[in-house]
Amino acid sequence: MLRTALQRVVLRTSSKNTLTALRSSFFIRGYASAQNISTLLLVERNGNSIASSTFNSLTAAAKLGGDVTALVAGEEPDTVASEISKVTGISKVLVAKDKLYEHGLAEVYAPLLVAAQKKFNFTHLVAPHSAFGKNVMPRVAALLDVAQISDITDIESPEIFVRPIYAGNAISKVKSNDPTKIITVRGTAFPPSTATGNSAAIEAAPDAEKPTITEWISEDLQKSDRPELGAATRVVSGGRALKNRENFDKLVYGLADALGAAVGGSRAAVDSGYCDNALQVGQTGKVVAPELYVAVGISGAIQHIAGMKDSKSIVAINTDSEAPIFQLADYGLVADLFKAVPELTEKLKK
Ligand SMILES: Cc1cc2nc3c(=O)[nH]c(=O)nc-3n(C[C@H](O)[C@H](O)[C@H](O)COP(=O)(O)OP(=O)(O)OC[C@H]3O[C@@H](n4cnc5c(N)ncnc54)[C@H](O)[C@@H]3O)c2cc1C
Repeated sequence: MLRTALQRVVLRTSSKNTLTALRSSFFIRGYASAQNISTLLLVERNGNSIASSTFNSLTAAAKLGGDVTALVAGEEPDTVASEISKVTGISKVLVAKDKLYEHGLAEVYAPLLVAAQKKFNFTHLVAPHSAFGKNVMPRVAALLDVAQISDITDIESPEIFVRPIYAGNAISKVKSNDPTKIITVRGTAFPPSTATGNSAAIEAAPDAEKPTITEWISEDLQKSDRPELGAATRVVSGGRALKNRENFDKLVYGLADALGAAVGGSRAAVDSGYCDNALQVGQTGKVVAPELYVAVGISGAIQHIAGMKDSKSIVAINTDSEAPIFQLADYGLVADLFKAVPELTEKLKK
């Protein structure tokens, strides 16, 4: 079983200090009370609301101990700034108001974080491991000349982070000796911190350089009433076996509707044009950990499993009883999806 095959390896981002230093009494006594930790949390927005991944990242930021300052930027960021200031665990909110920040361009966000860092000298800069965070944070790391620590799933101390490698087949512990740690957080690994009742101070973020090398032209957003894939409690994903987009739409979306689920797809399904790129689950797609994950006509390649193996209940429908997905599935149905899915959908509707 993949779940039991996880190895633990220890890596270090710097060789300056040895691991002995990690075991010093400072860390053993609990880093949460450390005086010198201060974290900047990059708030991801969905228009006038806070993206759910921000709340997961806040849990990680809070685990570091010390103060957490939220950074909100946009053309009209006041609503989001006010909302995040009420969330428990936020000490202060920095607001950068400029049209340039409206569309999440990494080229303009990175200097903003650097300006905040230069002024406040945070020990940690934290963002969700979303498309946005993955785009912005490595640039910040490069500008500050420190290492980037991506996709963390746990925090052992302010210097030691746990993150999956080799498509989730191994777990590495990464130690950073850099003065500033630049981190992206795997949302599914940390519960969201959504408690409110706080009233953190809101102040203007320091002025930052505003590069003009990249210009936002337009975006093509798909509107959907479906739950968001990364945060959904139920996900139905379809694979290559669906054969075409019409089948995918009818069968995968049909079952998802009956379950109130979000829709995902394997890379084969995405590459074949059965569903959109944003729906890809896996190593190079989204990482999900819903209560229920239904894999329809998906073989269970290691790269797909990397994106869904932490789902609580996994159901697989596949004609091949030897398909690797069955090694992971809690419930396996060896059946032709073209018969089984309509039947299941009808029964669920009733
Ligand atoms: C660097 C790299 C990154 C990658 N990243 C990802 C990623 O993020 N996500 C991802 O998914 N893949 C990723 N892949 C691709 C991955 O290796 C697989 O190729 C892909 O996941 C296969 O998709 P699939 O299971 O839909 O297709 P297949 O492997 O072709 O499986 C189709 C399955 O459908 C079953 N089937 C056929 N007919 C029926 C039927 N009528 N009813 C029921 N079952 C049926 C078959 O038995 C088979 O098991 C990556 C690959 C590489 C090299």
